[in-house]
Amino acid sequence: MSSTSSGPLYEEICGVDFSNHEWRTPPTVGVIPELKIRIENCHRILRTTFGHSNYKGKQKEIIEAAVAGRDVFVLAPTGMGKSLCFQIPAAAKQSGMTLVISPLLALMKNQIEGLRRKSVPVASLTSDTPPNEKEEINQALMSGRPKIRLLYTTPEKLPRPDFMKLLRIVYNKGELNRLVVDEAHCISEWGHDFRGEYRRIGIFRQNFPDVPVMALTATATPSVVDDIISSLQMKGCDIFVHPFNRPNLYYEIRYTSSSDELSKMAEICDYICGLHRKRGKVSCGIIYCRTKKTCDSLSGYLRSKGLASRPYHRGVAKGTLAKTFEEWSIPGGSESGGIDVVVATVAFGLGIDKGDVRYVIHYDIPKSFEGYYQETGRAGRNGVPSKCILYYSREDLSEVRRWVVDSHSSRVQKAEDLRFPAPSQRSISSLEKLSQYAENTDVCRHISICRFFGEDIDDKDAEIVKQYCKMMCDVCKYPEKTKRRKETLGAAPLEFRTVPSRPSANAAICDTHSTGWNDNGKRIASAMDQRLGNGSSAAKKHKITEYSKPLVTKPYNSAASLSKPFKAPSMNGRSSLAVAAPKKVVSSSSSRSSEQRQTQNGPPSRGVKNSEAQLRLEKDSTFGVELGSDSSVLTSSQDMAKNSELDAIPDLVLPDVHIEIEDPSSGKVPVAIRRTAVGAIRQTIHRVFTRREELWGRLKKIPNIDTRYGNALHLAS
Ligand SMILES: Nc1ncnc2c1ncn2[C@@H]1O[C@H](COP(=O)(O)OP(=O)(O)OP(=O)(O)O)[C@@H](O)[C@H]1O
Repeated sequence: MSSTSSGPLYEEICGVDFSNHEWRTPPTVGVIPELKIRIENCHRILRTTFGHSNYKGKQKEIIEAAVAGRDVFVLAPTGMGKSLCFQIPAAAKQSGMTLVISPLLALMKNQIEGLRRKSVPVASLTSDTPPNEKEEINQALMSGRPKIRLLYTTPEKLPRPDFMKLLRIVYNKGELNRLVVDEAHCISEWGHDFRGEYRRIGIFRQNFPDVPVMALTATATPSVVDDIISSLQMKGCDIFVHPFNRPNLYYEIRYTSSSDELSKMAEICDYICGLHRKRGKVSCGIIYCRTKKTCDSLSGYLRSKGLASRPYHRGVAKGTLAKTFEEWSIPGGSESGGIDVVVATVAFGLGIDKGDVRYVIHYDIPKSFEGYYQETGRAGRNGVPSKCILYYSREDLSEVRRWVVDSHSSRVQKAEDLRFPAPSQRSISSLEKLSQYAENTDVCRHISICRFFGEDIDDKDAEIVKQYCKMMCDVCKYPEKTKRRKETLGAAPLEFRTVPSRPSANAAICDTHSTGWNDNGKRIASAMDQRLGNGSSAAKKHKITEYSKPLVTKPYNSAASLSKPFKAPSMNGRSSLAVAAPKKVVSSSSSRSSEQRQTQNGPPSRGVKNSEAQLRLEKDSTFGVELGSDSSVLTSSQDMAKNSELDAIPDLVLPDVHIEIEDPSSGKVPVAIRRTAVGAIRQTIHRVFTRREELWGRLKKIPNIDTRYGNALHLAS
């Protein structure tokens, strides 16, 4: 997969039946004068608005395909300049709007600020947008001719009927230019599991079939590409695949066995100071840690040694984070009044774009291979050689593996509770591949990374290896030393043992690495899998070793109990935070079970409109990132409908309580947010029941009422 592929070539490469895709030939510039003008406009915008003299990578081809009205899929490495592939065509248009779906608020913010600095009319509609700005945007959309060239929003916002209605007005005036799905791998990675709205973006194509769609990502294996294309219902799709290799990055694994954190910190400090000395000036970098606590202590340590370092994680106040980001963005670091190093969780990940990052250090093992690639991708974005160091110990691997397995188990539990298909085991498989990558001292790191993403590379051919790596990894540069260093590893290698689990409905995308592309254009079992003894059959057998206990939310007893360690609301324990009542609980004296009723009446409605209480819970996600989920709404209308006793109450109209949570996955929700949530629920219940005294009395008499509602009622009294 060393060259761009598009149209039929991709079909050959993937060995997939794309018979329903209308492959079209590239536009012949000059044949259609209007198209030629549009393309020239884009070139002009590249120079004047974005200040670049030439296109980078395949930007030119991508932009030309886009302005010709194609559906376009871009699979390109971190730092290639994917954003410009949709920003330029959007900004070059004299009228009309491009809708951009982005998974992270931070990522949106970054891009929006950049575009505003360039005077491109841009806006965002998310839970962060102030009400007056929301109103302005809604008015602009209602006019059908918004002046906004790019409107950023979240996958959760897109399928909402009110938003769809506004888009239809714009569409009817011919002003809806394109849908862009940035970081499209999230469709496949998260959509199946915990951000289900990602799977509903395809609704756009059903409603606006002739509006072109563009999907972009840096991290997708071939099967994930298929999944994204079919989920977005892309047709006649031009697929641009860039090589994954980042030749200017030097990859190094530092093997450790000691738990002496102080010496690890001292080693990092020595490395940074040494780099400053060698280069004769300060160098900027990022250090990724798994926990907020480690970020704080490492950053404090570096500061105590005279380095301009700051921690960056969701535990830091928003204003301080913004200031850190601003100072970090100053080119030249502390020598120009900025800071040199950010010690961060993965909250500082996707979309962080600073050219002069000379090193990325992973203090702990990341949770996935994709995460490792994304995070190391923050280095060397201006093309200058930069270093990526991963601290690896088997003890740490055990810890992160336990975390990944636990979080997978809670997703399995969640899926079982909701009778959703079992989530894919990709996260576990991805961590396993990362550990194999780190443990391998025979294969060039660049080649291992590209193989992970499906490239078929013959590493026995020295010429080919040279194309990927010019002594830019520890394995190629210091083969013997690297092998010796690995001997310092402590405990025996961790086995990812297998236990049976129920079959996954996502089996097709479960094993991300069972396929790849070869020179003959056929999809094959990944060479990396074969090399590592994980041929497709072995990979299929791969299962997790154990399930942890399901995550259950503590019932509310008192405000004081909230200060105790608390598990975040999972779907099976969500009612302490979410009460979204059905629009109307219809009178029924039947004692049929809720399941019987559900089968006869279809699934219960999800009441999420006209929120009486709306609040947003923000926290690090499972992966520690700030998710831009506008409203991963937890509604308990299903629970309510299940409760036959409640159904016995005549004509009870309950308001919807709409609680928006930035991330529905497990983790800790800060006490203050929990208190606000409980307060909102209390007020709403109180409002309803004090108006209907007789209901209040009757509800309290129900003997078997679910304790969760009982608690809520107790709260309201
Ligand atoms: N044609 C160009 N010439 C020079 N620099 C460019 C060009 N296009 C983009 N860049 C620069 O490349 C850097 C990376 O761009 P961008 O953030 O769009 O990359 P990306 O592919 O989206 O990366 P990631 O996946 O890591 O977010 C930016 O600093 C951008 O200004």
